[in-house]
Amino acid sequence: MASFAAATELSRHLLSPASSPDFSGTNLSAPRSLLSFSSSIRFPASRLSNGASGRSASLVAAASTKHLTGSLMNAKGLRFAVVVARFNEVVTNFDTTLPIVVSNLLLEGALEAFRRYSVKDDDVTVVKVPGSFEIPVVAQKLGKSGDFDAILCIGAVIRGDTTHYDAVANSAASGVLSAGLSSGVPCVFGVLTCDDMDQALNRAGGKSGNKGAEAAVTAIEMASLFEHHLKK
Ligand SMILES: Nc1c(NC[C@H](O)[C@H](O)[C@H](O)CO)[nH]c(=O)[nH]c1=O
Ligand SMILES: CC(=O)[C@@H](O)COP(=O)(O)O
Repeated sequence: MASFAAATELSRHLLSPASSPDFSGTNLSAPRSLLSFSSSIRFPASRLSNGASGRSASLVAAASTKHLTGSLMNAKGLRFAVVVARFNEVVTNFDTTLPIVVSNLLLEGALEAFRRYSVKDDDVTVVKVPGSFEIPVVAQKLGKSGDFDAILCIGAVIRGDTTHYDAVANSAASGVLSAGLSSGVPCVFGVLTCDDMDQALNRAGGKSGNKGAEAAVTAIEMASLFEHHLKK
């Protein structure tokens, strides 16, 4: 598995027109796993800038590539805001055929995931808004406050009879994206966009998992990436 990931990364690097790797020597300090993987593949000499053999070139490229990834293992101290839309909470409360509340299930999943990765309750602030359309403006404000390392946005948009669904779903998605871009703080999209309530329930702790929890894990990884690798 690790070899496959390394092969993918290395071939992407070698085949990219923009890359100009230095193939001038062989770096034998590469980790053993990379060395053994590298020696098992060949690239045609025509792809290499100085005609070096495929074997030595791949050794150097693998050893010098930097990989920056957020970690889920040191989330302690990272601060998160969760912006939750109440919209389908209200709808389900009035519908006696539905025993549960979608938005809250997503929120519970998220809060549980934060705890599982050692984020303290004190480091999480939950902000409720009426609907998913209202999420982006609040996410942007919280991002710009400087008080949080990532903003997790949670909601459930469920298709009705009119085109209103498309307006709300698209606005929420593009709004959360631009909140992240304009604030410089990762804003994670945990808004369900579903054709019906069944799809939503399946994704709020049902047979398709809990998307609130998944989005919380994404928020931790992004917060960690920014905190540990992308800080000025
Ligand atoms: N239909 C859904 C909405 N609609 C409400 C909007 O989000 C918004 O609150 C209203 O248009 C006022 O600006 N919101 C959801 O989160 N989910 C829906 O399915
Ligand atoms: C996505 C929504 O806002 C939804 O409640 C609208 O339903 P409808 O299209 O039937 O008005």
